[in-house]
Amino acid sequence: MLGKKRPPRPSSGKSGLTRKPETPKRQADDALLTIERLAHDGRGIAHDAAGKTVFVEKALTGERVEVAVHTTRKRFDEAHVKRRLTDAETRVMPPCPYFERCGGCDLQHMNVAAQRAHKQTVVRELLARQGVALGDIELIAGAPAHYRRRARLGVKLDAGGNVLLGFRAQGSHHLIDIAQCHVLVPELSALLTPLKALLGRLEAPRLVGHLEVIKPDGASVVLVRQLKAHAGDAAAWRAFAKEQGVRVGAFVGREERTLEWYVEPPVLEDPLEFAHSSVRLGFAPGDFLQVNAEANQRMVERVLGWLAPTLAATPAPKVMDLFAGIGNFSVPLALKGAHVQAVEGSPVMVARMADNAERNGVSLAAEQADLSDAARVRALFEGLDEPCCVVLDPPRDGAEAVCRALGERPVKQVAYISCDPATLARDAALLVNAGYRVRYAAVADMFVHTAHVETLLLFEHAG
Ligand SMILES: C[S@@+](CC[C@H](N)C(=O)[O-])C[C@H]1O[C@@H](n2cnc3c(N)ncnc32)[C@H](O)[C@@H]1O
Repeated sequence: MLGKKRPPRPSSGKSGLTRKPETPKRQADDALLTIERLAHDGRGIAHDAAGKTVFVEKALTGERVEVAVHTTRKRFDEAHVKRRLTDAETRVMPPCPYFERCGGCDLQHMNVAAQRAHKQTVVRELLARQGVALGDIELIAGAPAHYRRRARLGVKLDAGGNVLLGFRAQGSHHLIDIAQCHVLVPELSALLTPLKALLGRLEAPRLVGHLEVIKPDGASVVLVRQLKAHAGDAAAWRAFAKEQGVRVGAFVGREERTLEWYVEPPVLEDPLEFAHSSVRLGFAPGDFLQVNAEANQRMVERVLGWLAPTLAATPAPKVMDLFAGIGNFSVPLALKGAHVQAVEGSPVMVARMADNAERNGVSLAAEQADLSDAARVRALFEGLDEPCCVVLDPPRDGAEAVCRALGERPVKQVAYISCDPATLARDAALLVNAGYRVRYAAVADMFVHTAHVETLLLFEHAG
């Protein structure tokens, strides 16, 4: 979008600078700047003639750029590039034609190796700021494109009544209509055009809030957010399912979100293949599912590898899997012979995990608990047998209550899988200050072409 004005973009919260209330947008303040380094969200960082920090969208380290400031804050400005005078060596032509407008990806202008190096740097810097030094950071990578097996697609009708289907623009509610996607798995990307054609034929397209597309092991699945039942459109979806060989279901109603399958319900399964075993995890719409199957497989293998010496011990060790979801780590750990105690906040997923243990012929103890509740977490750790490993894979908020409890009641090893390096850094400092050290570190490139960073750390307790 060179040379065009952009809407203001919200602060990512990852820049290290606190977000302040926005001052009114000022007139474009064009300037020539040199990008000094990348911020954690992938934007270029430069300083203007007065020394003020400027975050520049889609500009890379070393590039000389003419920018237009679109948002002014007290401590920094936010700008976009009007003209690039030089290109960084890491710059590539974005592989997706929608990249400049679509908010689904933010790093396609960098080569994939540079994206991965950037993510390793983000993790190293954020942990260093909390006093946690990392040695080598391994890279766990899957395919550099067409990896995403689940996505929510916005649906909108424009002023002319044309259907738009796609992702929102960066920092805006504006929907970008797409006919293909570089990160969706091919089966889901290929559905975009037929889906849009079908939406255009519906009698009441405004009753569709959004679509969710999922590619499990078998046929692709389309879930329609149907704000009100509509018999004619349900028939159209049934015909679509038949034509395309996909399964279609709908969450019907504004308040009551009951799922109705328009065709035979699919068997939703996530397969994991290991050297001497394979695992099939059942899941349902609404359950947590790692979006990148290949990177997830490698991530689970890596955690099992890190814990292998402990898992090989006799008698079999006890392993707690916290934030366990549908059993992505718990079931493979149980297959390795560990006594697994799995804890998850969602009762539905706890039940699914118990089913998954049964379907894979292993036993584990699955229980529901809120792991942000310090008293509940402390109670979980009371009476824990030694030696014990803990696997924890929290949401973006991190696992502060768990890490405080692990400080008071140390265990031999903690494998921490994180989707937010900032909360990971906070929690890592809690563990290190309580006598743990980082034995291994890895970055899994789960979300190629986006600034999201998935990190794996193995902590060991000195005592
Ligand atoms: C990043 S997912 C990881 C799930 C699983 N380990 C996996 O690899 O698929 C985080 C999980 O934590 C659960 N969760 C979120 N907040 C929680 C809380 N306060 N207490 C317990 N579980 C929580 C979510 O339901 C979700 O299943």
